Amino acid sequence: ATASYSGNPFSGVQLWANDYYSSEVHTLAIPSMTGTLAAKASAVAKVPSFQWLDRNVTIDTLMTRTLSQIRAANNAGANPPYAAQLVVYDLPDRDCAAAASNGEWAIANGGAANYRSYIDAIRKLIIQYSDIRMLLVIEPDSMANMVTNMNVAKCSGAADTYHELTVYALKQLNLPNVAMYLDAGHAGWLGWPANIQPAADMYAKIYKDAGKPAAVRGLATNVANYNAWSIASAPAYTSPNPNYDEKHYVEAFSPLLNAAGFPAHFITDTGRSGKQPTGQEEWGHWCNVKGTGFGTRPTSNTGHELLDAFVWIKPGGECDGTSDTSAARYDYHCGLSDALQPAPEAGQWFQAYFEQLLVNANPPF
Ligand SMILES: O=[N+]([O-])c1ccc(O[C@@H]2O[C@H](CO)[C@@H](O[C@@H]3O[C@H](CO)[C@@H](O[C@@H]4O[C@H](CO)[C@@H](O)[C@H](O)[C@H]4O)[C@H](O)[C@H]3O)[C@H](O)[C@H]2O)cc1
Ligand SMILES: [Mg+2]
Repeated sequence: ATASYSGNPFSGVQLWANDYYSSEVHTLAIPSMTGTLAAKASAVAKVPSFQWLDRNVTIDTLMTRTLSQIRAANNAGANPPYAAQLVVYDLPDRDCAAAASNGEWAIANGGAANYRSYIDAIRKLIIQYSDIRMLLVIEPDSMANMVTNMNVAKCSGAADTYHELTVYALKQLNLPNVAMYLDAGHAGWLGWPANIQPAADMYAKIYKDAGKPAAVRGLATNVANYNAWSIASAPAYTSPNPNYDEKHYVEAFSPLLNAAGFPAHFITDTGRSGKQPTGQEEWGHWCNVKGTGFGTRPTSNTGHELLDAFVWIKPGGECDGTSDTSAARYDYHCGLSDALQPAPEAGQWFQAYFEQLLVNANPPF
């Protein structure tokens, strides 16, 4: 049967814990750990985080493998059936305001054509596995940069392509077993009063340019960031932003999006938001931030009408960027005093960071 749905796409499914993250924990983390921390680590491996399709090759490897495993589990009688959680993340000139997560394709070198075939390949697999519900986050750090970083040459240069390719992706992935959430930065990014209206206008325009696809459910917030969903008092570094947590951001954003013709629902990344306030010296510091912890476990029981689920999108323990100043992808944010160092390349396993998250986990493991 087609894994179609109405309403909250996180209802009526179990979330799949992919074996890529599990193998990172079991082969890279646990062998260097002892006692209770090692036991806690194996519990983390069971938490269902999103799997990032951050290179074209991951479609034929990670995505295909995960979908066949989910199909087998569902055919063996999983009830509720498992759903896949995937991040589409391979735009040409990716991460245009930073250096740490630069991707494999450049606009100047045929990147747009490559990206279209990447999206086409994802579409093909989604159709082949129409029995599995696909919960997708679309392109972290792309459209958010279009709101606040048009002064960055690489971002203004990518603007038209980002828009065109995002619309392409929303149209191509508009399928009955799909729910898409566009990345929308976080409270400390687009949640600033100066940014939130332009952001609403931009996301609504994309939604309309793509023909208001049924599969576009809304926006994902706090991806790879550290903000609380709801906190009693504003951390000092959030001042003077009235939207000092993701709940304020979502509640301020929703009416603006509705007014602009985009009735968005939300998911919020709580994978690294368990300890508040964080060790951030400034809210704009995003790289390998000290003093953070694993946060609220993934669930659709959010208690909030606008929030479909708390989710773990950035897999905790995978690095945000290298601290090696001589590296091609070195970004100065990863060398700041509130960034844990030494750090490997973005996406690589960062054991000290994993242990930091584990020790600070809330709820604890
Ligand atoms: O006092 N005031 O009134 C006032 C008013 C306006 C102010 O200006 C705002 O200041 C904010 C910072 O407070 C800026 O937000 C930062 O923008 C960066 C991109 O430029 C983001 O970086 C990304 O983070 C991603 C992970 O989240 C990484 O994956 C990605 O690689 C990385 O590039 C930071 O998160 C995000 O916190 C806003 O743009 C800016 O408009 C500030 C004060
Ligand atoms: Mg990043």
